Amino acid sequence: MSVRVKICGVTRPEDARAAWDAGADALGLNFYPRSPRYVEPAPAAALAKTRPALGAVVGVFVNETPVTILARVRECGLTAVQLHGDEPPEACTGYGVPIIKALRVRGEEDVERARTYVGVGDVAALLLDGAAPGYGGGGVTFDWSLVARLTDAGVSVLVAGGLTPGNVAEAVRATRPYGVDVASGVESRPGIKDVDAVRTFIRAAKAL
Ligand SMILES: O=C(O)c1ccccc1NCC(=O)[C@H](O)[C@H](O)COP(=O)(O)O
Repeated sequence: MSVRVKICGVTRPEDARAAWDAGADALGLNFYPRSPRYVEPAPAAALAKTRPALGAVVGVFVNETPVTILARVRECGLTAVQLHGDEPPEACTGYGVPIIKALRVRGEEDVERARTYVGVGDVAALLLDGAAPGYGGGGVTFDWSLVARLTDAGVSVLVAGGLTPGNVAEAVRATRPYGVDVASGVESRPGIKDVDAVRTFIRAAKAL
């Protein structure tokens, strides 16, 4: 099976439709108010409605309250939740949908920390991101050779951080992940997707 692709930080219906048409498996809607990709709940619900039968709509949260996360899941029809902040393992449950726990990777110790989330609560996959300043969407890669420590153990890993149409094929070759995720690498400016870049990215990711 080819690698799954999540296009993250979509803010416009036309970008959502273009991503699905290009073969995206999931879209990420960002509910972190400090992100340039932040979407309010009502437009997020409209974006989620573009979802095809087998597509996933993932809500991205950073250190958000459970009450707000649950509200967004219900009002926006989210099919998964991505916890992209400092949430501990015990916070990774309770939303009635699978959870993707994101962790920034600087070195081996972060991969070991990632292991503490495996099999916990509703964690269905880990997203490994680069360690840019801030919480995500920073366009910074990490040492992909570290991913094998998790995938060899059967963990579903989404590789993220600094992926572009130009390097995603190499990332997939190097890590054999469950999926890949991109935000800034397919944008003309933050929150605005470059449709040609989205298409090229998905084609390159799924070519192997
Ligand atoms: O994209 C953001 O602005 C963002 C802000 C805060 C937390 C998470 C955020 N994005 C989540 C993602 O899944 C990104 O796709 C991931 O960090 C990779 O981003 P990029 O390096 O720009 O492809």
